[in-house]
Amino acid sequence: MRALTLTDASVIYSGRTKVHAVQGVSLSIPEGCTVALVGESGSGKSSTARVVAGLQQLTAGSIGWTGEPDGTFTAPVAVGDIGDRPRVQMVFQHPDQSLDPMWSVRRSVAEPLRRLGVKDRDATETAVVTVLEKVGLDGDFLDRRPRELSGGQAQRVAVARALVASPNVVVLDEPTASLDQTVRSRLIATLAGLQDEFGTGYLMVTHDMSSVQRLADTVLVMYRGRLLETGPTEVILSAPAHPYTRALIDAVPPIDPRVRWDPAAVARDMAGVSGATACPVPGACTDHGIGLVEIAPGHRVRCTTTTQA
Ligand SMILES: Nc1ncnc2c1ncn2[C@@H]1O[C@H](COP(=O)(O)OP(=O)(O)OP(=O)(O)O)[C@@H](O)[C@H]1O
Repeated sequence: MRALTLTDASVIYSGRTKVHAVQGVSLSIPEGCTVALVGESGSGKSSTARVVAGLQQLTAGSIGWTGEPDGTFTAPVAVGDIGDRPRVQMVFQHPDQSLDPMWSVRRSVAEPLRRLGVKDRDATETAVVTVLEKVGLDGDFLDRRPRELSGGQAQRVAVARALVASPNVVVLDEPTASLDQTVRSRLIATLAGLQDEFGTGYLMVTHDMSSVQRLADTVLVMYRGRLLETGPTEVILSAPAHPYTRALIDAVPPIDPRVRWDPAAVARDMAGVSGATACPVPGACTDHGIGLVEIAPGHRVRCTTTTQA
């Protein structure tokens, strides 16, 4: 199966102060699978996601495709020859980051096809209408501007725009963060349905553990630019090895999605309440000498001593 693979990726932002936002991260997003990237604010999730989407250059490491296409990949719509190279699209946290306020839904959704050189207007219109239907929006929406859409509708348009050119991987950067619970739940169901139908791979950055539970096959926990723990979703959610991951999962995120959820604060609070430190090996996570260790098939954790906690 073809997978988008990031190997030993690092991103350093060099402004007035250097920020090593991503350090030695390796991950793989197979077609048809969802990889969730979780961790506190500033841990490097968005920087990693932007690298995968081709919006951020790597300082070190590499990105590429491994494996052979297994032939199960189906394009959502037929739009003529747009080539056979793997493609990545991105859905941002706020739909207004994906959609131009002046553009109609039709124009926004068609834009990736135009960029790929599709000139056939009828084929483009059919593709746009078809993909909008797939995300649950009918033809009435074609001429609307973003201000005439609800948050949930606008995010559906952003998903349609991401899918119209049959990408192999879609990067979802906190796609439900701006939505209320019911709309959030419906969008996750739509994303799951689209993945089943088309075999698209998702890299999802999220603070929302219910979205992780419903959509993700694999969870990667990031801490200070590094992967701290990775594994199958059911293992990470039910039997996390690292106390930081446990704090991340046990904490109940705020009902109000506008409130930022800070699992590091949760970990600090837990430490205060229980009298134990959140991590039994303080400093280990920033120690370059300690890498991820496989403690069970597919389950890796940065410092094995933490499994005894
Ligand atoms: N363009 C930039 N220039 C300089 N520093 C940046 C830039 N983008 C991000 N950073 C810094 O890099 C680090 C990682 O940021 P990043 O946005 O990747 O984390 P994150 O886990 O996605 O956080 P959040 O959940 O708040 O979006 C942070 O310290 C952030 O301040």
